[in-house]
Amino acid sequence: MDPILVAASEGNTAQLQSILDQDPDAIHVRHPDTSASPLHYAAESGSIEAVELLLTNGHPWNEVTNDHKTAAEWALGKGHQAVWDRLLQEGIRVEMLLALLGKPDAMEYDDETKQKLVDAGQVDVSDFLNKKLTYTDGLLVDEDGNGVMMNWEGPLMERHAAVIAPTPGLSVLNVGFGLGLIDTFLQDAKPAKHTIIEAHPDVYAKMLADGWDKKAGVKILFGRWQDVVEELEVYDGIFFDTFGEDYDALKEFHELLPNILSETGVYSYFNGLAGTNIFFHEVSCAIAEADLQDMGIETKIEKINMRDLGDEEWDGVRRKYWSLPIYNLPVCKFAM
Ligand SMILES: C[S@@+](CC[C@H](N)C(=O)[O-])C[C@H]1O[C@@H](n2cnc3c(N)ncnc32)[C@H](O)[C@@H]1O
Repeated sequence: MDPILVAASEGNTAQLQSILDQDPDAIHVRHPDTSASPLHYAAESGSIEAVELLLTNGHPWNEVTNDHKTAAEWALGKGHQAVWDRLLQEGIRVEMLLALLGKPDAMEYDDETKQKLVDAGQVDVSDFLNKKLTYTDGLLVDEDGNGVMMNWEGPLMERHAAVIAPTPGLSVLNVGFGLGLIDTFLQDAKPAKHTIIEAHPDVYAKMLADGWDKKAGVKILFGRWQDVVEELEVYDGIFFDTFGEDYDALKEFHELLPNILSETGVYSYFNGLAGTNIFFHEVSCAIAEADLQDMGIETKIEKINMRDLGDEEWDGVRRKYWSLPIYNLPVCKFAM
């Protein structure tokens, strides 16, 4: 193995420093078979000092191996919670700094990492609104086979609905109809007003075919939420779950909340942020929480145990977008 990987795996900071003093580019050495980085080995060794030294010398915090594992996961795999915590803190710090500096996308990866994510099935969903959608039993997919909404999310939608509409007679807003799961649960809660924003023409056609425009209290705003902002009112409960949009879009929606969520209202969103990697998920959740906090909104997380979805659940779907054992359901309210 390359000397820097050996030194990192031994947590040998003196040796690491000496190698980097002689050749600063050694920070870029990766294991030829797995792409594991010096940070992976240092994290696995449990040496905070070695991790710190590598970060100080410019090692990225978010490198992944060929099987998409981060250094933090290698640390946790060996029970090194303190190393996990340190890397989590670093991820949050770097991503917030990038966001402050106006760098694109809070989770921007280098080209090689991006390719690994594409190989892992994460695909380009731009141009989503021009793609034909198909409803099959309990599934909404686009023409490339990307799952837009899946039935396994039903229990989550039931809980999200209960959180934003705990009593009858409220005024609620849902952004993104999909399979209409949350809207069906919201109807059960008998809201006085139930507004739904939906952008895709095929989904809108299905809503009309199923008579959603005739249901009590329902108002459909057909268009991208970005384009119907002027028509929004103030709501007691708001839920957001679109498709093909990145964190910047979610953040942009969050910035509307002070104008559209009532003082005592509850907001929640589908928390699929980096839903296939526990470490990136935790970094993303912390950033979303901090961004909401900036607007005076407090987030409490309800932890929901997920059943193992198994491969058959993803039959006919190209991109597995969730694989974590716990779902962090956000319950957001203005701080009193
Ligand atoms: C994941 S599905 C929503 C599923 C829904 N929560 C349910 O319970 O069935 C996402 C929906 O958001 C819609 N959508 C995507 N981008 C949108 C946007 N910018 N504005 C409004 N709707 C959008 C999609 O067409 C799709 O119907």
